[in-house]
Amino acid sequence: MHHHPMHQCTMHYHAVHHHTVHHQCVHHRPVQNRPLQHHPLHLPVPAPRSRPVPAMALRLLLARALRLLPRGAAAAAPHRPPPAPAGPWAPPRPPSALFSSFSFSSFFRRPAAGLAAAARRGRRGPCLALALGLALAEPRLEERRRAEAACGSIQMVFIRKNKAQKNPLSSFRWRGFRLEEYLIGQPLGKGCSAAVYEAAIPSPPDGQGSRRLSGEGPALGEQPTDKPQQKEAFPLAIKMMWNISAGSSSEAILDAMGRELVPATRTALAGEYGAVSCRRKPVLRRKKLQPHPNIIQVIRAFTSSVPLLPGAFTDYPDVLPLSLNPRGIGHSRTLFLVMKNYPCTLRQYLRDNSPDARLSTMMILQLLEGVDHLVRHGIAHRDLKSDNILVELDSAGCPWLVITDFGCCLADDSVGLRLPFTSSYVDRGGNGCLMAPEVITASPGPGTVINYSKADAWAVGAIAYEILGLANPFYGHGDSTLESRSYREDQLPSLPDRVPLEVKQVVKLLLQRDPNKRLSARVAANVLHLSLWGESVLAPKTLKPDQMVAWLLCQSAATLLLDGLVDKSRVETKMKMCFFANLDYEDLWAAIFLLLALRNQAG
Ligand SMILES: Nc1ncnc2c1ncn2[C@@H]1O[C@H](COP(=O)(O)OP(=O)(O)OP(=O)(O)O)[C@@H](O)[C@H]1O
Repeated sequence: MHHHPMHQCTMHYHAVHHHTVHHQCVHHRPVQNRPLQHHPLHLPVPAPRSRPVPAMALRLLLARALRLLPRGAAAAAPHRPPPAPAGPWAPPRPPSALFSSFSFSSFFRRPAAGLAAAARRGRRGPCLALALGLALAEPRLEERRRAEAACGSIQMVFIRKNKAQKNPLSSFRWRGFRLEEYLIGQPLGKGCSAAVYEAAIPSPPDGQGSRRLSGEGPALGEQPTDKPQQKEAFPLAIKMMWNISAGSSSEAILDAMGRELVPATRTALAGEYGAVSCRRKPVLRRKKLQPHPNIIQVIRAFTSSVPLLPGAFTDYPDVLPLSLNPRGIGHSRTLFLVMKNYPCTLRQYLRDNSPDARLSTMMILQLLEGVDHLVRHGIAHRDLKSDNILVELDSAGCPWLVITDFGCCLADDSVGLRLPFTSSYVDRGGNGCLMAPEVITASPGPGTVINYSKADAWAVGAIAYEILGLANPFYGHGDSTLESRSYREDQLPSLPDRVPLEVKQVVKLLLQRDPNKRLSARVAANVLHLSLWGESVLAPKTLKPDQMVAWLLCQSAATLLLDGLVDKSRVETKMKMCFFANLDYEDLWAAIFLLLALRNQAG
């Protein structure tokens, strides 16, 4: 298994994931296929309860973590003014060079060993200064262990709180598995492989203001209802795939379009596909994706014969079946996916809105959290672009981003994120403009393997330009347009001054050509988390693990309270919950270091 330099595997992580997540592949964590062992530093994992009340979870968290702290540490929770970049952390070299030369983690564990490794690569001078700096800050062993255990305990509480999003069909348990049950309204959009429509399940059966499907669209010339009412009337979106190459049997359609089902919930497939996938498990090989706030949930999936829907003759006449269009080349049956109906895509949102620096950072962070979740499950989306990201506003007006359209994804149990690129017929994914350099420049051959573990993170770096109010540097035809195949990093356009420094740096590091120098989605997300709400942990000149734990305790307790008692649908709270669910001592320490290094470098 590929080993990530920034991620030292800890047995704790192993324990947590095996107890709670049950997924097959945790990328960058070399823990697969090992029996679950108990780590001496970790607390016994309690049997999961069905619905832990927030207060209980909070008490559990506090009791556990406080037991791990020495007296007085909690009181020392740092609350100081923003830091002047601290001396001992000063990076002697640009961060991109830092990435190539050594592993942060090895420095944190054993500075001398990290130094030796770097020296072997002929970079002794600058690294010596760094190592000396870090040696000053290196925590005592037992303090570090306490912090590791506390991080593990906090992580455990938050992993258990990771639940499926509430979906508009949650009260329709056994319904929605047949197209005939839906009312279909106006088109919401279309892409290269499907058309998407607003939809509803009428209740009572003969709903008003929308029409029963049965092949006929709304009357031509009907006035569209105004937007909010329409959304209420049609809480669902139904995606009708265009089937021009798969056969018409459910199994053939599933084989050809199965990737679309990667983000499907378990109940989504309880209809016809439940039967198909049980019978043909080895063929399906679909990775199971745990729910995540920034990943779409497909809540129903079924095949049906292709109906004539509004706009079909103007928007996609050629892909209609013969029965509807004598010149159509489509098959008579196809795949339908039901999702929540989102108000707009990211591209549409950015056309009408200019989010400020903090909102933009939150938006980039959400994409990174979504991508990190995919990477951990061994899945690459491979078609990230602003049309494939849906947006709704949370109760505080913050855009909530959800990655959708998994039609081009790589989600194969047998290869994971390393795709053998043996011939030019192997599908490398969609959207050539936003294909990471290592993907677009790969040349097919017997030994070629494309590693997708940082490809989506690269695309997030490119989309970040759009979020920060600029044109995507990889789109367009003019002289200023860059090609991912050939650009140099110094050609990347500068970001506006209003963009926080660390966000600029993170974007730059996500767009490194060399994946070894590029930030992973996880590290980039951690840096943005710290940049958004970690000022107090960054403040002390020499940060100690106990102080870090004290800060984590305050933040995690506040997050639980906000989630349980105040408002469940705040993006900020969701993001903090992601942060705590992925909490790892080494990773966090590395992110703190990196952030201070980035600030110091610029300062
Ligand atoms: N759940 C949804 N809610 C609202 N609109 C949606 C939803 N899903 C998709 N859309 C709209 O439909 C468009 C096409 O959807 P989607 O990207 O899934 O189709 P596609 O054919 O797979 O696209 P691509 O060309 O990227 O392969 C989106 O860009 C968006 O405008």
